[in-house]
Amino acid sequence: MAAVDLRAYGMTDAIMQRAREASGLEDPVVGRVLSQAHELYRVVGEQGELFAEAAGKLRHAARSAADFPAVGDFVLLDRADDAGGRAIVSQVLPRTSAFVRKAAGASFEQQVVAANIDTAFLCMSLVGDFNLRRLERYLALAWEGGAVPVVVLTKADACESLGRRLRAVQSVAFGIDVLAVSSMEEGGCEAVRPYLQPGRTVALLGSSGVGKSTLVNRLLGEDVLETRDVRADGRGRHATTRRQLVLLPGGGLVMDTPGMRELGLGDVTEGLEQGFADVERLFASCRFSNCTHTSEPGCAVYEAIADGELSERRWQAYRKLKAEAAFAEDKAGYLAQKERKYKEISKAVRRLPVKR
Ligand SMILES: Nc1nc2c(ncn2[C@@H]2O[C@H](COP(=O)(O)OP(=O)(O)OP(=O)(O)O)[C@@H](O)[C@H]2O)c(=O)[nH]1
Ligand SMILES: [Zn+2]
Repeated sequence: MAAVDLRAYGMTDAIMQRAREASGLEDPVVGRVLSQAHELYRVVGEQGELFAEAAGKLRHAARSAADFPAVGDFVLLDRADDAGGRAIVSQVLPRTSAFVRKAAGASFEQQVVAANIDTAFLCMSLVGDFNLRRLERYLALAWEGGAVPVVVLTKADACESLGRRLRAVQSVAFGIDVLAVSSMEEGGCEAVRPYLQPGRTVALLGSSGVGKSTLVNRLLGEDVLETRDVRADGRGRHATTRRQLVLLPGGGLVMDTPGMRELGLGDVTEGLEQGFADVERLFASCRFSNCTHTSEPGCAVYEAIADGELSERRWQAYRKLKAEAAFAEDKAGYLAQKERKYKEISKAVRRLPVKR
């Protein structure tokens, strides 16, 4: 008898089928990663929660951090409980969506922050943190990751210009639901309820201190996640040290993620197209097919700006994001070139006669 119905945790027939194919077993042991601390994973399986670590084979085969289990992943396990020792994760099942960020530090490694998300709550505070350009980046990343974005504006209780800010957000997030919530008022978070459906996973993404953990605690009706008070300067400090996937009492899963302080862009080209669909649609109408949208006659971008159809600010935001993405690409190429050069040099050095 199963103690846990994994369907509540997002398990589907399709995932089970993939698990059978990957394991070659009719009845494989499958679990979903709830949290991670260094190399230790808390996983929920049919027999309850257990601790697990990645198999040596998985570690050796991993080409980047993205190949390791991440919160939200469905994984194949070697056992159903950890009474006799930690379970071993032999495989990460294919992800339906993944929110990726550049790992902290100088490396260009991609790190999966949240896997198998249905809906991405892009959280932004209506006070202090409010920044439309950042929201545009989040939108691009959410589209790229394969999750449906919903903009969640937090701390509505502390905002005096709610109407104006809502309109400003709607102008960059067309076709996307925009909600305003307050964790400080009774019933202030009801707007998010319709998105919390049994077996569906919602990830909360946003800067540190915008109130993600507080929102999850309100939805849970108890303080499961640790929250901390913002610094005196109102900027918020890095309060989340671990990410967590939690099952809500009424069904539905929410995933808290660490504040994206070091949000890298990585390859956002695809996300860019969807996040700025209105801008890129214009390109087809430029007189010249190779228009650079800088000074050419018949440029549809400039006509749209002149007509007030596209705001100058939005166009600049698009260019800025595009330039950063190009730089990220160049930088990766630059590093690869350096590595080749280094290898050539070290080979040449090894061929040198050794002095005695
Ligand atoms: N006025 C007001 N303050 C809020 C609200 N929600 C959260 N806060 C405060 O904002 C601060 C940060 O909240 P957290 O929930 O810890 O923020 P977080 O987004 O989880 O931050 P990280 O864990 O660092 O990613 C705390 O002092 C909360 O009390 C709200 O709706 N209104
Ligand atoms: Zn043009």
